[in-house]
Amino acid sequence: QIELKHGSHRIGKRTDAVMQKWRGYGLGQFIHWGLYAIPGGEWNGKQYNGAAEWIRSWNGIPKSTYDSLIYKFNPVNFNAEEWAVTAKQMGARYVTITTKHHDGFCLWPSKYTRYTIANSPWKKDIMKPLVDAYDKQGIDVILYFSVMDWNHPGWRYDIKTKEDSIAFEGFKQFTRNQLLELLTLYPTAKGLWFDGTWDKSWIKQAAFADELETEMRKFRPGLIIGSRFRADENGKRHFDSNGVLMGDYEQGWERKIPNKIEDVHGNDWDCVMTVPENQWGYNKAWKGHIKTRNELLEMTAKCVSLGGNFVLNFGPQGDGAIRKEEKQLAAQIGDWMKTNSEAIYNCEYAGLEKQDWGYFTKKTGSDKLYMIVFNVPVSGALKVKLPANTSIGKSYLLAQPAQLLNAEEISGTEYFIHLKNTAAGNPFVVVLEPTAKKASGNTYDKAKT
Ligand SMILES: COc1ccc([C@@H]2N[C@@H](C)[C@@H](O)[C@H]2O)cc1
Repeated sequence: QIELKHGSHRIGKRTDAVMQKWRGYGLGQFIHWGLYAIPGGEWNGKQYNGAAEWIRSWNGIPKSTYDSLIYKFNPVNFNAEEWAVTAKQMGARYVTITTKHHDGFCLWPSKYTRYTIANSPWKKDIMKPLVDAYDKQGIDVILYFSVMDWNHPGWRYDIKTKEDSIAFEGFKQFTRNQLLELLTLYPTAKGLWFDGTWDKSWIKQAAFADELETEMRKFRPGLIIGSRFRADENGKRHFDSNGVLMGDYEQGWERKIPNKIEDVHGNDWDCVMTVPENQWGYNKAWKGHIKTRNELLEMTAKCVSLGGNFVLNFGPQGDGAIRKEEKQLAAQIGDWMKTNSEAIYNCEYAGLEKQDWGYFTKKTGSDKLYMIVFNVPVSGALKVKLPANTSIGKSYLLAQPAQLLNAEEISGTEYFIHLKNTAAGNPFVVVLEPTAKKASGNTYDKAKT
């Protein structure tokens, strides 16, 4: 145990109601929107190979030319209601929205910089209509905020000189001012999703960031802040020098999903995922592999089966419309969630051995188990291993609860759930209602070897 002043201030999961609700969300939406949506990954007919929201860092565009995009931001097709309804149709229970990405452009009329929506042709606050529209759909809002801010004169990647230090002090106050401003303007926001916190300049601010986190939590009791916000005094990020998670949930699962329960170290976590390989902001040319509905459903099931949430990214166009491919995916996912969301919402890690047919989830606060099936075996028999003192009371398709399935005991703790129909074209859910096991005669001796 290393003595730490600015390490984690909590061991284990938060147990309050706000975090318990967050834990049960299951499926979320990420929105990346800003000036980068105007070029959409292309400039003067040339395509930028990186992620579209990073196009400013491309030496194919003079920085000042990119920064002048503020004078072109006029999203005439922006409709907050439409975005929120799309998320509702998908079955998202929370949304994380970029208030300010690395380019420093603020989607709210911040008092602390001119580089905001207020000085664009659009003029009006974007965040307020969005927060209100998502609140109206019953979808909780988390505010994404990039500490790294390429527009602010005080930003530094590292603090090397006296001048750096003086400039960065101003930048730190600016950052604090903006965060308290966001919490004041959008009081229904449930949390802050920090990004752009990996550079040495910010890592060196362990004390400042720790005090700021404490101040924000006091300002907004219940506020949810992930592990990416701050480093401890030894520069350790996400996990402090004693290996304890910083913040309320692990924020390291970006475009990747844990494989086994040990990978999540007993913490809350969410995975944020792009539809293409690596595009958060709108990119005209969706090159490479575009994930399908079934892939995204499997990612959702896998995340929930390991105790996390899956957050799918949408990158609205520069005119404010959501691209048709994302709308289609939202509708396809939502169509599946309409029948099967009981196996996703307020579910958790079931503690059972993973089987090839798919993923187990367990309803929080109940013994009810769900089998989310993606791979039907040629035998039509789904293997289930239960703890010794448990057997299967009832099993049935979530979509046809009246039709009981035959659960055959094949050894003390193993069962086969026999499917009637093995030609499933879609992922489906089998419900298991376990019961205490009656001591049954057929206990087979273990082979002597
Ligand atoms: C390789 O370094 C980065 C840095 C920032 C990111 C940002 N985090 C995602 C949530 C997006 O905002 C992306 O721009 C991704 C990769």
